[in-house]
Amino acid sequence: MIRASNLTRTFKTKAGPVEAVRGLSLEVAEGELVAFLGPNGAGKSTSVRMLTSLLPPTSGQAMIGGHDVARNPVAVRQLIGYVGQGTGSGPYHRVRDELITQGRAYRMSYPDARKRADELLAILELEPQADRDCATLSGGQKRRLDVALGLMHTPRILFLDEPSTGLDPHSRANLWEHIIRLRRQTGMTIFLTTHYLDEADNMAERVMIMDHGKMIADDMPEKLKADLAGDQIRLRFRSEREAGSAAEQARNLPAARDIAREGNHLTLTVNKGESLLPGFICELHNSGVETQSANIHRPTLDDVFLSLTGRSLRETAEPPA
Ligand SMILES: Nc1ncnc2c1ncn2[C@@H]1O[C@H](COP(=O)(O)OP(=O)(O)OP(=O)(O)O)[C@@H](O)[C@H]1O
Repeated sequence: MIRASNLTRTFKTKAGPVEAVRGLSLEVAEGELVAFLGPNGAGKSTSVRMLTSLLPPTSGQAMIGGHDVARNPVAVRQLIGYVGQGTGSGPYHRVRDELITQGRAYRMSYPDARKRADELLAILELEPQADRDCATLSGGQKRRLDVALGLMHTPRILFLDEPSTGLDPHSRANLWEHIIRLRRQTGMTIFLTTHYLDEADNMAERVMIMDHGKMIADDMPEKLKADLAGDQIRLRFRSEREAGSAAEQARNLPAARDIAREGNHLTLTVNKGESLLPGFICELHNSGVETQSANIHRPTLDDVFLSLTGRSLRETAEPPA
């Protein structure tokens, strides 16, 4: 449904060229929900703007639903909905009128636009606000209206550039409920950028991580966490000697890595920590080493980014409060 091969984009600036995207290749199948993650300035928005025909690439090719984005932007725009960071409704229009105007811009007849507007007002639970001026909507309602605007022409692919940035946790969760429901009802392909790691982790089936204009990871969140970060097990023993002996035994565990002892503590990284831990504690017990406490730290996508780049995505990418 979405395919990019070797896309690049260089901006000319007074300070010299900025290589915003450097050889991006990706594929998204029909119906997938993909989250695009990365720190500020990684090149996410530039990539999305190229995929949606809003920005010509310096080189490379993007195809949407079989259409070349550069050669056939009109066909591409019929297939996609785009909700950008700065998109939005006119402040003095009423909510339903705004949707109808959008539909008319897509050459829908007035009755069709009106019907579709009412449909979307129901799906996104904006019926009570239908006759209100857009300027009076709350942040969450406004974002839902942005999504409705992007959906007026019934696109098969929805691009969302940071849909939930700036919303409070309740509105974020609510927006997500709507997006997930929409997807269930329509089977739409959704490609979104987000700063929120937990959001990407919980909602997306696939996560793509960008850094310095390049894709550095592309997989299911669970797989990325297992392969690149792993579960961190922390154990405490009665003495340093016991911790040392446990460290020796940990070296025999399959796929145990980053084994580190500090005082009477031992830390190690493994895959599937919860199934490995009871047996390991039992093994230690049988060799006379008693474990006093044990806990497992499940990896996050931030741990994945950290293992790939040595930097924390959380620190570099949190949106301004
Ligand atoms: N029009 C432009 N002119 C010059 N440089 C630009 C332009 N647009 C983007 N850039 C630069 O390209 C790089 C990538 O920017 P982009 O907005 O794609 O990143 P991003 O990952 O979307 O960041 P954010 O999460 O902050 O939105 C940055 O260094 C940015 O300053």
